Amino acid sequence: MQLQLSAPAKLNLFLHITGQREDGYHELQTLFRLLDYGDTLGFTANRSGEIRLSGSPADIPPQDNLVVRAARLLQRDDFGVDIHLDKRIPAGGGLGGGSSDAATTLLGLNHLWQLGLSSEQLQAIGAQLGADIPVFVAGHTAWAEGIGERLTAVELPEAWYLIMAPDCHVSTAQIFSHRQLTRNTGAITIAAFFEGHTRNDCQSLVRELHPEVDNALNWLGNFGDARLTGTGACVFCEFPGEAQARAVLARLPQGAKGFVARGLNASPVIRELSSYKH
Ligand SMILES: C[C@](O)(CO)[C@H](O)COP(=O)(O)OP(=O)(O)OC[C@H]1O[C@@H](n2ccc(N)nc2=O)[C@H](O)[C@@H]1O
Ligand SMILES: Nc1ncnc2c1ncn2[C@@H]1O[C@H](COP(=O)(O)OP(=O)(O)OP(=O)(O)O)[C@@H](O)[C@H]1O
Repeated sequence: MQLQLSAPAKLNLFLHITGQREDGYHELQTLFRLLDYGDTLGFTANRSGEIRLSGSPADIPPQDNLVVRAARLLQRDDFGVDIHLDKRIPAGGGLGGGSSDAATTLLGLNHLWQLGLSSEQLQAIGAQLGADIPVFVAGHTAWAEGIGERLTAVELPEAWYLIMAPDCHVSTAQIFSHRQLTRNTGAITIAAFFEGHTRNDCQSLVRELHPEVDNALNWLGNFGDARLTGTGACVFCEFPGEAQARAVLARLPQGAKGFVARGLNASPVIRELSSYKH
């Protein structure tokens, strides 16, 4: 049996750090916006007892790939699978690429191996691997609290985003362990988000450490409210329509990388899975 499934990227429309737990993890508030831009994964089930991955980026040994690590968490008996990953989301960009690949793997294998696990059970399994995985399993644009796993689905109006991918890698662990990071932002309500009272608490530190991110924010800031997503390195600006976003994309400085994506409320992977069920 075969499955072909999407793994959408996300943006953090804002990111507030409201505290730190005893285990070092940070408590945050964020709005995860899903995008119609992402990776694709193909799954072919077998009874080899082996999890084989092709298409893993050259700098990630397959056994370290979150796809394989997620599959191992569900594997039992002689269940096996061949997975092909078609990667488009820039790695380490704050777009949740690895997390989304892992979530799609959990959803896909639950279906292929007929495990019968609920979305909540898969979200809890995903949370063991990464704080960003549960939202992709839940499959909806969401307000998130806790370490990112306490989710409330949110419907946002149509919006388009220009995303720039500066040519540098930002380490999430380094940013979260930096002594200069703001960790005491007061908790806000969803209503305050809609009134626009938000920011990304990692942004000033990341632009100080990475001049490439600073340059991208300065350039994109000419066209609107430019922000960092997650801990970066990608930055984005929202536009009401596709034409406005594409007009700015056409003006990207030479050598700069970027793309335009539409915001989604529902993840394509949930729709794709339900079509396989019929
Ligand atoms: C910054 C965000 O992308 C916002 O969506 C996420 O919070 C990060 O999620 P992620 O990449 O799935 O993060 P993980 O792989 O779980 O953790 C990476 C590193 O960030 C730190 N980390 C992560 C999430 C969090 N709420 N507090 C943290 O302190 C962890 O200590 C770890 O060292
Ligand atoms: N399938 C995968 N795709 C991308 N990165 C992966 C994958 N599996 C493991 N990784 C590792 O995870 C790290 C983070 O990748 P990812 O693309 O999820 O970062 P990110 O976009 O910053 O995510 P987040 O917003 O969740 O912090 C990479 O540096 C890479 O070494």
